[in-house]
Amino acid sequence: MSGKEETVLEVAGLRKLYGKKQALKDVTFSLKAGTSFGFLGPNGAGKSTTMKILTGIVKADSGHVKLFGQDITNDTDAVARFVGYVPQDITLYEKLSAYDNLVFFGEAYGVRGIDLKHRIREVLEKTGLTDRANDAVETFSGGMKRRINIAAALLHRPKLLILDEPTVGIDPQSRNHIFEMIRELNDDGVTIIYSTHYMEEVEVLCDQVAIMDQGSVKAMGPLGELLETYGRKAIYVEVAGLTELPRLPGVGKVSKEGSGWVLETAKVGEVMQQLLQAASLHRWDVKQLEVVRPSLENVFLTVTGTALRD
Ligand SMILES: Nc1ncnc2c1ncn2[C@@H]1O[C@H](COP(=O)(O)OP(=O)(O)OP(=O)(O)O)[C@@H](O)[C@H]1O
Repeated sequence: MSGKEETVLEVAGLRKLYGKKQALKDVTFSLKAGTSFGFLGPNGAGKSTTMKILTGIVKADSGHVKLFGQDITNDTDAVARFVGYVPQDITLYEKLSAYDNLVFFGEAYGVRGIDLKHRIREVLEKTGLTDRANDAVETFSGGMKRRINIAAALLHRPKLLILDEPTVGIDPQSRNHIFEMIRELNDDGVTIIYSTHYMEEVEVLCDQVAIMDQGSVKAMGPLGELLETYGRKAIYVEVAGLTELPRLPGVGKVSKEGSGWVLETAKVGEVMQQLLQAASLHRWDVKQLEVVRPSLENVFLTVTGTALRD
């Protein structure tokens, strides 16, 4: 297992044009070993293009990618050795069995003989598909195909696993299985890059997050730090029969939500005190009074100025 402080990946100044379309403007980040890194952004933000550059499938117009200190711009050997890539589009041989697909991908990754047999058994177990190993992939659900797709990327024991929106259009059971698998791999020291446009996936899976929009990384850091820096700090209050809330010092925007109000404030403690005093003074029948937990949703809104669309 790699040491926590080891830098696995360094990405600097990636730019990419497709014709006149600027897919990437300037993507820069680095990852320490053992990180679970979430790439969050709407469709078209540039996530897939970034992943494809990291795996050497697409060439950047400028910038560089270093994997374990080796520049992969002109040498993709390190990618083949250290990286497992699960592309957005599932690529499997439908007529072949799951087992034979894994033999094909394992050999392509340079795993052979008894080691390959061993690994196939392990990854089938990990993906929960041991009992379907001999069935043709064409009989599988979308979620099962995705799991085989992930299994194929694990055969050569990659140190970095890159998954591009792996849960789009799959059943909840496979989704949970994939999450569990990713957590286990990460616990075993595999560094994860996970791209998605589902905020709740990043919240449960990732300890580091990059928010991507329109070809740039708009904010990046540990999840807790992003929530602290960009998340809305607010209080929700609901009082029976109250039609108007008095203005309180230290409160910014006030918005009606459900039967109550959300009061945005940087001074949560002070405003809470004032609300309690007002409640006692005016004999309010308080139904609910609570601090609103910052969410990635409002981080995204603060950072990009737009809501994250599905
Ligand atoms: N091969 C291509 N030719 C032309 N334009 C492309 C190509 N691939 C991507 N683009 C464009 O580049 C931009 C970034 O696309 P990219 O696929 O990297 O985004 P994404 O965040 O992964 O979104 P998605 O989830 O839809 O794949 C988009 O505007 C897309 O239309």
